[in-house]
Amino acid sequence: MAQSPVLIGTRGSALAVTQTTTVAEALSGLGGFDVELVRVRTEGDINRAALSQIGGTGVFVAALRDSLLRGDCDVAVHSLKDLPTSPADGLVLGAIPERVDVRDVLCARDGLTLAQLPAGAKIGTGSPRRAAQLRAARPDLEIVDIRGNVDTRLGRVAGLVEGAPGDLDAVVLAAAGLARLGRLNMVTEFIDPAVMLPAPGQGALAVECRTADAAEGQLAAALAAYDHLDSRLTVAAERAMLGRLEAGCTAPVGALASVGADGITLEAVVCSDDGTRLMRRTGVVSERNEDAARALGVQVAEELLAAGAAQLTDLPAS
Ligand SMILES: NCc1[nH]cc(CCC(=O)O)c1CC(=O)O
Repeated sequence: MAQSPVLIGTRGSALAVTQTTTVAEALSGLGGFDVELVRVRTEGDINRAALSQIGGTGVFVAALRDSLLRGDCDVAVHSLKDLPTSPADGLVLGAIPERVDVRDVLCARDGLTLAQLPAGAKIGTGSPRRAAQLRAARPDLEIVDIRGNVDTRLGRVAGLVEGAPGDLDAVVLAAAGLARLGRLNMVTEFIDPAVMLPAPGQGALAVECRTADAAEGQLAAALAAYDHLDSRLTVAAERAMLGRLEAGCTAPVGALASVGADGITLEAVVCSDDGTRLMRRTGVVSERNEDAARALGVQVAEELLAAGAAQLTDLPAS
């Protein structure tokens, strides 16, 4: 008897469908079952207001989670950096696939790099984290608040996309999104994390499922095989840091962890909203497991708070 397919929930954007298709094919190959995509519209897709206005945490996620809990899908695929740090009742991160390029990138007119942009150049981003780190690196640039999907943003850069108006000199995007869409040819600079720390979880995907389905069965086995340990550890450290700061994905907070021979290293930054002050801290832990990764995240967050990070931007004080 043919089994019913595993239903994979996704947002409807080109980026979401591309990344969900990758996950669906991988799980199907590992588990030997059929899969079917289920498109879900989220608050973040419907509401065009600035992300910082509609609150940020979870706007792309809540409808997908409801759909999982109702049984309208069995697995939901999220961009990990859009996922709130607090866990959802009844759901778990069944797999974190291998992370791709974590960096932010510049897509500028005429092949320009950040250092080559002329004073007063207009650079578009909707992210307070990117805006603050841009202001710190180049206080002479004009930051323009933009949003919309990847193609809309690229179209704002003069001469970059044929037929698009192009009122800006450059935009900043995530390398991961452009790579998944096959648009890395638009990149004029991969920004060094020493200049701009990415969002916690950037470049990673989260495959969420109901808790019971992660415990046993064909789907659980496929998810366990698909999970990538080093990616899980880096993301655990970055998200624990963000969670301890009680900051959401729109706060001016960056983080980047790596796993090496010495254990897990975490670099983090909290910026003042105007980008005049950046507070950076690094921590290391020698064990390589998820509890140690989380403890590292909490420790780095507490060092930042002790140094006054909550006074830089809108974070709770303790
Ligand atoms: N907040 C939007 C968002 N969520 C995930 C990505 C793609 C990068 C990723 O998967 O980390 C993007 C676009 C961007 O930041 O340029």
